[in-house]
Amino acid sequence: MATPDPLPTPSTQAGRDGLAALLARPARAVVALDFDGTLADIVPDPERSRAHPGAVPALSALAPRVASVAVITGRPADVAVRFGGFAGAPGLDHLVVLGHYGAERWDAATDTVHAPAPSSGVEGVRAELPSVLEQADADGAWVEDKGHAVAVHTRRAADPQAAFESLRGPLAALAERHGLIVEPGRLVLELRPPGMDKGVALAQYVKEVGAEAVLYAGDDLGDLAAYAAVDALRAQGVPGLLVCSGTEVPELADRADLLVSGPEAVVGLLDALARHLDAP
Ligand SMILES: O=P(O)(O)OC[C@H]1O[C@H](O[C@H]2O[C@H](CO)[C@@H](O)[C@H](O)[C@H]2O)[C@H](O)[C@@H](O)[C@@H]1O
Repeated sequence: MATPDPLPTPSTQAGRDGLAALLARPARAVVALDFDGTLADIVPDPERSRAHPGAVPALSALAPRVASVAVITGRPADVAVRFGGFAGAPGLDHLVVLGHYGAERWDAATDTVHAPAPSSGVEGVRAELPSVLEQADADGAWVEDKGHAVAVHTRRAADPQAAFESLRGPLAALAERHGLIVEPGRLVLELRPPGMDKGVALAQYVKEVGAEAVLYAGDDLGDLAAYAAVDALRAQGVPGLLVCSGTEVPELADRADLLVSGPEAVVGLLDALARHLDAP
């Protein structure tokens, strides 16, 4: 049997305080995690993304020991639930998945999704996008239609970074014409309605739960807003631990209290937390 990972030591005092608060009063702590790149390895085709095989067992072990576990993702909530294998998982009967950066919510307790009304801006972008892509120098870019948002991916282009850069301007202009914002990510530019981000979603959720400590783990630029929310909570006296999965996105990695090498290591951390809370 594999030896469980030991509990790591965060590199910052704020992170050590956050972890100590979580361990001291787990029943008052929220553990919130991003999906792609954090609970699931990055793969070339987003449709083939699945949670790391250890993710559900680790979350199932941890969830009953803390106030709440939530997944906060740019994915539609139902997609994250499906790709995560979260529905009906033992121990995850109170899991919450906040999809579309918090605009949607799935509750395991009721197995229902609450979603916003469709956005006319997304409809407009959808109609104009083919001609914008045709005019841009971005061979191999392709569109993931997420219903309440559209994402343009360049991971499978011949030169993914060059395609990404050449699309930035045209997609920003397209989004602006239709009242949307551009959410940049790992070789993806997502056009989505404004007014919600992972920081707003996390802050609201922590308040709803009445949590007194929070752990947030992410891997991408969209997670910066959640990091900022944890910083704001700390300023209000709620300790927090910022975990970064991988070093692909230095803007996030540089702000983390705890850097882990990717989804496998995130699972190791969740396992270690669950085991520690069993037998401190
Ligand atoms: O908030 P997240 O859970 O991290 O979701 C953000 C975006 O993730 C997806 O794209 C990323 O993962 C893909 C699958 O591994 C990968 O191919 C792509 O390059 C990554 O950017 C997803 O497809 C997007 O819709 C999400 O917005």
